[in-house]
Amino acid sequence: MEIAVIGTGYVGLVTGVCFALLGHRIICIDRDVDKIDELAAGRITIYEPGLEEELQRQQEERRLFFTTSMTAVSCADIVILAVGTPQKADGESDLTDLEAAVRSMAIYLSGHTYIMTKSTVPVGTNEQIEKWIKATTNEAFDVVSVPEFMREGSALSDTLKPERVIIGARNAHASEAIAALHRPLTEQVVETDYRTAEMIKYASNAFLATKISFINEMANICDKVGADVVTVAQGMGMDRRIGSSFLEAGIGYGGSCFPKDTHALLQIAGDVDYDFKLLKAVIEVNKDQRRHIRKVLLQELESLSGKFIAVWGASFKPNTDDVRHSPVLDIVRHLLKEGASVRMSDPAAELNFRRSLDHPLISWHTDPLEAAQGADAVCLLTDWPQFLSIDLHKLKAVMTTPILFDGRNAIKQEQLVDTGIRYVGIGRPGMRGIK
Ligand SMILES: NC(=O)C1=CN([C@@H]2O[C@H](COP(=O)(O)OP(=O)(O)OC[C@H]3O[C@@H](n4cnc5c(N)ncnc54)[C@H](O)[C@@H]3O)[C@@H](O)[C@H]2O)C=CC1
Ligand SMILES: O=C(O)[C@H]1O[C@H](OP(=O)(O)OP(=O)(O)OC[C@H]2O[C@@H](n3ccc(=O)[nH]c3=O)[C@H](O)[C@@H]2O)[C@H](O)[C@@H](O)[C@@H]1O
Repeated sequence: MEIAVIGTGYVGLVTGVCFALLGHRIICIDRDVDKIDELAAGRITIYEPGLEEELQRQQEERRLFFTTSMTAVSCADIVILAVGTPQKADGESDLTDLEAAVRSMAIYLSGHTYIMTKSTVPVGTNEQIEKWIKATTNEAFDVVSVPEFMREGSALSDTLKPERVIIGARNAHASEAIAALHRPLTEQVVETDYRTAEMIKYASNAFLATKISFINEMANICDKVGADVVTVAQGMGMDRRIGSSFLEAGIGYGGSCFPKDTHALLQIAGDVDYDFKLLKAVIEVNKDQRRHIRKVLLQELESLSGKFIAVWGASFKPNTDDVRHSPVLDIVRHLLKEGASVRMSDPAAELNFRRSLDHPLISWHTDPLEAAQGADAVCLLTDWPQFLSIDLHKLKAVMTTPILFDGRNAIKQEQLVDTGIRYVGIGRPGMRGIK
């Protein structure tokens, strides 16, 4: 099949590579000329393990092409919409890019085409997409909602082995055609209508965010009652009805989707006069969790003014250079506001972080131990494997005050033994004050 993908962010790029791997001919379209030039030369502009190698292989096989021209749509059997749907100031989804992409591609539709929406969109948007297309062309088409569930950092394997594919369509014919396209990837296909498909995406992200805020609140209580949240989560997770994933307490969720999608779902509920109390609390808890570290550091150091704080990690999670809504951005802003100097290290996200936050009191260091040199505290905020294997004896030796705040509960008890490091995790009071 001939497939055009509009938008070459995480979703567009990974989807394009995935369908090329299945033997289809893919043309990826983006309005960003520099990005398309890089991609056409076989270089990806994001950090995503394994993606660049696979992209180059598919280019060599002449199954994957890049262009800025929407005319490519005219040869496509399927057009995939994968442009961004960011958050507006009021929390609502901004559909400006989506509308522009739909209207500009519709001009070139030729013969029957399936329009597959992968962007995360509010309830009712796929119906709106139909209207935008009809206003532009008389060519036959079917819109199909196929929300994406991949995670950054494991995007390719998630897309090649999805746990389920959701297909929201207006008719059985369109639904079956898109189900057949996905069958080589999985048999777990749910066929439904547009609105249900749109809701499944928001419900999934909101539920995962709820699990995280729940365990973060449990962690805060564990700190006060002397229980260990890591073992609490382990014990809870053994019950298959609960499941062990997304129960890691920490500095709160970030990324390009959970913060935006929880706000968008609140807005969707608000639009139908529904007060989604639980989701409001999830968002509030997440905000508070980012402030937790400031409290801890103030308890340990009394004042942050003039102190040197090393921050390990900038991306919102490991294996990505994405800093969109990274909790680290907020935390570093708090530290600077308190008058601290921040010594940062991240294996991949320095450039993106600096684009969002640059400050004379922030310095960057390739070596995390160099960042810790002379520090009054080290804050481990993104659990990159590189940080977890650092010898904590060496860490203690370079610090002024050996305080380690572990915002990801990633350090193991054995690593701390005899190091003289004062350890503060999240909901792990038993690991405090090891000498
Ligand atoms: N990033 C992720 O892990 C996931 C994202 N999603 C959803 O998928 C959608 C895309 O997300 P990302 O890939 O992160 O987006 P992104 O923001 O990284 O990339 C979007 C791309 O679309 C291009 N674009 C925007 N308007 C365009 C237009 N009119 N014509 C041509 N190109 C245009 C931009 O230049 C950009 O390269 C969003 O709705 C997001 O919520 C869903 C699941 C996972
Ligand atoms: O809609 C999306 O864009 C995607 O959002 C998330 O994927 P992603 O944002 O890549 O990252 P996650 O691995 O889900 O982590 C999100 C945030 O939650 C945090 N997290 C995750 C798990 C956990 O137990 N605790 C926790 O704090 C992470 O550190 C990170 O900041 C979902 O997991 C994907 O299924 C979805 O497709």
